[in-house]
Amino acid sequence: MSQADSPKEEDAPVASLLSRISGLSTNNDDTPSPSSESSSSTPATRPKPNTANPLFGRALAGVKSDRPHQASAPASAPSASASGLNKNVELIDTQNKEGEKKMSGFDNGWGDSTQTQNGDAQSNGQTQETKTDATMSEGGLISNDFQVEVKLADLQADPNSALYSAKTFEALNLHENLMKGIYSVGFKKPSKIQEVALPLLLGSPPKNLIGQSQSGTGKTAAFTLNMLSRVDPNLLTPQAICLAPSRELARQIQEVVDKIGQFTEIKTHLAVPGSWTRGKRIEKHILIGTPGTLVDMLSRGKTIFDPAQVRVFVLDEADEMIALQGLGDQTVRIKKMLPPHVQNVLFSATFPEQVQQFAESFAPEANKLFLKKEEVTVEAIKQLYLECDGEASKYDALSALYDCMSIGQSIVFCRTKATADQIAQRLTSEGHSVASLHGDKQSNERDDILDGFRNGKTKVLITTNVVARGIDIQQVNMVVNYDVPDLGREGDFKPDIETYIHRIGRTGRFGRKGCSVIFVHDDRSRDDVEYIQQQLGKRMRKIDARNEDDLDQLEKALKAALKGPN
Ligand SMILES: Nc1ncnc2c1ncn2[C@@H]1O[C@H](COP(=O)(O)OP(=O)(O)OP(=O)(O)O)[C@@H](O)[C@H]1O
Repeated sequence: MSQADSPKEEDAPVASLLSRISGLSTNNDDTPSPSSESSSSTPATRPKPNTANPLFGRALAGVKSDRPHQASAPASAPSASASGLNKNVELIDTQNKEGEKKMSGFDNGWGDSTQTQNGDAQSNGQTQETKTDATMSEGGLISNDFQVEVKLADLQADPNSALYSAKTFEALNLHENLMKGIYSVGFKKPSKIQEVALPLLLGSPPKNLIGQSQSGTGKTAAFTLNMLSRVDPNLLTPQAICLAPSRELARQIQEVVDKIGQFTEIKTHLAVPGSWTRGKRIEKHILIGTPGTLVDMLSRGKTIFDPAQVRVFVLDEADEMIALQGLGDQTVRIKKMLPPHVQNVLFSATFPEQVQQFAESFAPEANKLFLKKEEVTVEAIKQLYLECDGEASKYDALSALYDCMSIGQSIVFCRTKATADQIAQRLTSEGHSVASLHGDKQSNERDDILDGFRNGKTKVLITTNVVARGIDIQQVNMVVNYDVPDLGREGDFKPDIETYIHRIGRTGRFGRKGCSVIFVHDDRSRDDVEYIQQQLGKRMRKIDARNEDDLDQLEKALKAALKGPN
């Protein structure tokens, strides 16, 4: 495919793009009718198949004839369901404004809208209710009067959900081999970000894209499908590069690309320390790795691969990848070594304002999909805080939570590697089964530890920010912030909202529920948690690890969260 002509043509007028951006947003003021929602999210220009790519143009009709069975949800949701959910959303906001006191007895994240004041039994008329005999204690943490069985198809039919799509994958003009890949991994309908971003990504000529969508909403598949669509399988050299901030995330992305691309001839290479040999060329189509390794490879000229053939450059967790301090320098160096007409694709769940501007200069004339500030966190993640009597008693609180943490799987985030190790050792010496993971461990050990957690051998992972972003393990139903995430040095402390959002986003993935607990042990952490709540516009509920009722309620909520949508 010739990339010589850089993308000058605008695919869509600004107004249309803006409406698409708001299509990503939950509208709390008005309930959009299903028809207006679907029209606002329809791109002004249907993407043209990339005819230069051998993957395209081969019998798109074949995609249709191969079409597996469709999700039962209708493309447009019944308005009753939509208005039910909207009421619920409004109520949450009211509660947030009125403060924590009035939140007592109200639950905002577990599908138990039986507790809402408007008397709606359900937010979604299509879900099934199963009466359980659990009761709610006075001012209790979580209501279990009704255990709601949530269906993913229902969530995806709800225009207010980040998982909603008016379209099917078939409507996205993907190659038949990619459609087979999508169905083989069990995806039935695209999520909102997939539906909106893919036509923009696949348009011709290629345009840059900056895409923001909540944690766990399927950004990986969106950029994966773009990479797989754009590389030429007949050209055995890297044509797409995807960078991530950690080896763990790079490995995970490679697995997704390999799975979705399993019916193509496209091959991937993991570009992390120790995964390549000096002087040996890489003859694979897609490189997925960390910036340091790519800098190393590229600093050897064309010996390892010819950067001139690269046509797509993806940054997952882009706000971190381009942040001035840290990985940004390396990412910028890599970009400078790639052809000027490369398609830059930046995705993240967070794009703080100061980074947005830099992202726009990194990816000029990009199509942009940004969330409103209040939409950034996932509603299905129940956010709690736990008061401890000083730093020393944090460990006791954690130990008291262990039974809850091992109901499903949990990740405990600490500020330092030393704390992670100390906690892990103490819990292990008390007979608990935990693992610790951080950047001081050897690469192989890191891989084994995460694999052990991923396949359920380990239930509790004690870690640092190394796995705060991107890691996707569906059974994780609890995240503990043992230390408040912070920016900067001691004394120059500021809570790190973005890291908090990514940490809690390790649970509540793609329609699942989850629970996060942040520890508060002194005035400063109390202020920080207050600041996080203000910034996110959401109140957290307080729990007490010494209170049996609170622990019971938490346990029930975590058990319910394990079920996930079906
Ligand atoms: N269309 C779909 N249908 C069903 N499941 C999906 C679909 N798209 C993605 N998923 C699943 O959703 C989960 C979360 O996806 P993914 O890891 O891409 O989220 P993300 O948006 O990149 O999150 P984060 O911001 O935390 O990196 C994965 O397990 C993935 O397999």
